[in-house]
Amino acid sequence: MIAVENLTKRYGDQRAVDDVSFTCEPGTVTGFLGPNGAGKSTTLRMICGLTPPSAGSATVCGRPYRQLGNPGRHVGVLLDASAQHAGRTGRETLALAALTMGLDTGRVPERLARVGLDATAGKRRVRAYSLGMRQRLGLAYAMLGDPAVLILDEPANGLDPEGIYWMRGLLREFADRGGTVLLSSHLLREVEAVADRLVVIGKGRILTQGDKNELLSAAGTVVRPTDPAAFDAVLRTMGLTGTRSADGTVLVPAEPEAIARAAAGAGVVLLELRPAGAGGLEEMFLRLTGGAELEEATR
Ligand SMILES: Nc1ncnc2c1ncn2[C@@H]1O[C@H](COP(=O)(O)OP(=O)(O)OP(=O)(O)O)[C@@H](O)[C@H]1O
Repeated sequence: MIAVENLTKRYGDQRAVDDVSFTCEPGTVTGFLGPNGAGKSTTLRMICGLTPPSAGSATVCGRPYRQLGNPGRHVGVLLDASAQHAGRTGRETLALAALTMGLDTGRVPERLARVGLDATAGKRRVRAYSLGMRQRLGLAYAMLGDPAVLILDEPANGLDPEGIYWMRGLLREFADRGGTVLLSSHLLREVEAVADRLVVIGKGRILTQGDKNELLSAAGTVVRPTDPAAFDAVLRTMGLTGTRSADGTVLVPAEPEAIARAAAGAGVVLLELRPAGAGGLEEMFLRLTGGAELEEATR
């Protein structure tokens, strides 16, 4: 439903997006992850025909976005929650969008309620909305035309934990009914719970992408050896390097069984041996996207 092929955007000498390719399939949520400035928004803007690419192409529902007739009926887009006219009420915002798309404005109150905005909130002007309320209105706007595809840039910004939980449920349900979701975030934890696939970008380039569970299982094994020096020697014989944590565990890029066998063969006792899972994925994300300056991403 979304196909991005070798997309590149240059600003002067800088490559904001550099040869990015990925696809998004029906029934899936794709998390587009990367630190601030990685090129996520620029990529999404190119997909939506708002920024012309320097090279490459993107299609949604088989066509370049700009060639879609009545695009809101095919693709729901939320790129900037604060882009709505501040002087209009929430209800007016959706009613105008409905008219533009040739839809009955009668659906507006129910659509507002669906995103947690009651009648009172619907009558307030957008300038009085919190960022979280704007995100909710933006989601209602994106979903108004019952599109098959949703493209959302950092939709969790401004939502409280309960709001983030709610949004995950909404997007999961949308995908489970056959919809296609592409959502960006700079926080792995925000998308990990809802995404089926992950595309990780850093400095404009794709660093890794794939099925979330496969990435999780490839995230390595956490090992707690009784004798760290002897265990290092075991890793050397395996041609591996571990990453030691302050808690005495070592993250090893290998399957638990291979590590257990090698350690047993060398007579090294292990107190803990488990798939790194989400923690390992987080380590991988931080390592791939540049480490220390990204402490924020683990919050
Ligand atoms: N119109 C522009 N002119 C010049 N440089 C730009 C422009 N838009 C984006 N950039 C640069 O391109 C790079 C990627 O920016 P982009 O906004 O796509 O990143 P991002 O991953 O979405 O980050 P953020 O979460 O901070 O928005 C940044 O270095 C940014 O400064």
